[in-house]
Amino acid sequence: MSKIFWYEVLESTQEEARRLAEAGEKGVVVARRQTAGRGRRGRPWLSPEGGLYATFILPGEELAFPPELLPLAAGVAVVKALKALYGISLGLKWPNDVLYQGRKLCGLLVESLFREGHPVCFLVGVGINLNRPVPEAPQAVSLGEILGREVPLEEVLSGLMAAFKEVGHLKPEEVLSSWRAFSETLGRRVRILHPEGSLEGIALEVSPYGNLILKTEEGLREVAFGDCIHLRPAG
Ligand SMILES: O=C(O)CCCC[C@@H]1SC[C@@H]2NC(=O)N[C@@H]21
Repeated sequence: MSKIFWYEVLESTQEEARRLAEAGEKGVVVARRQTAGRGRRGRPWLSPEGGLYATFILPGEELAFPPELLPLAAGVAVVKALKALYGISLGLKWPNDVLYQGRKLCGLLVESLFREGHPVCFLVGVGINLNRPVPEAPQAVSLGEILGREVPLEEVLSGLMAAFKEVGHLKPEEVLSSWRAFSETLGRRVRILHPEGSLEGIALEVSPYGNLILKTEEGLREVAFGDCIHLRPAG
């Protein structure tokens, strides 16, 4: 049974998870709200009460696949957990935004803890809109809105814990095939925004390391990170 570290309020569950991981702990850190929640690429993640804010501390040796696949595997875990709990079908936008009918339900942030220059432990932050409407982000949706009722935080958390445990045992090819099965990115025309600019093309595949392979006007390109924007469907 995995340990749960509960907090009423934290600046960010990522920071507390890092502190606990450095002290040799593993498990999941949960806060009812965060005062300085962080999203990908340093963006703020608004975290008032009514959402799920959790960070899973995952030691590298407990993963059956290379850490490069963890961002994809984390998305797979969330989709599987919410399907098992509520029967809802969700999709994934590369690398791991969880979508319901094209709207964002959950964001994931994967960070590493290094020891002697090697990543030894991974901190997987999960932010889910549960019972709070998200008027500040029209492209977002809450679980409560999808199900038409209040959703208990504890119920979603225990589903996530079971799914993260199960997904940790997947072989690399199983992570990739599960991700492909839920992907709403493959086959689409996309724009990838990254610090040096943007790249547009058709998303053809994910590489064995989780990079997105694009067919652009200049030929095939492989991208390791960036924000993915879905444009119109391919073809
Ligand atoms: O930009 C994204 O889509 C990722 C958002 C990740 C938010 C979660 S909430 C729990 C954990 N603590 C944080 O400060 N961020 C992550």
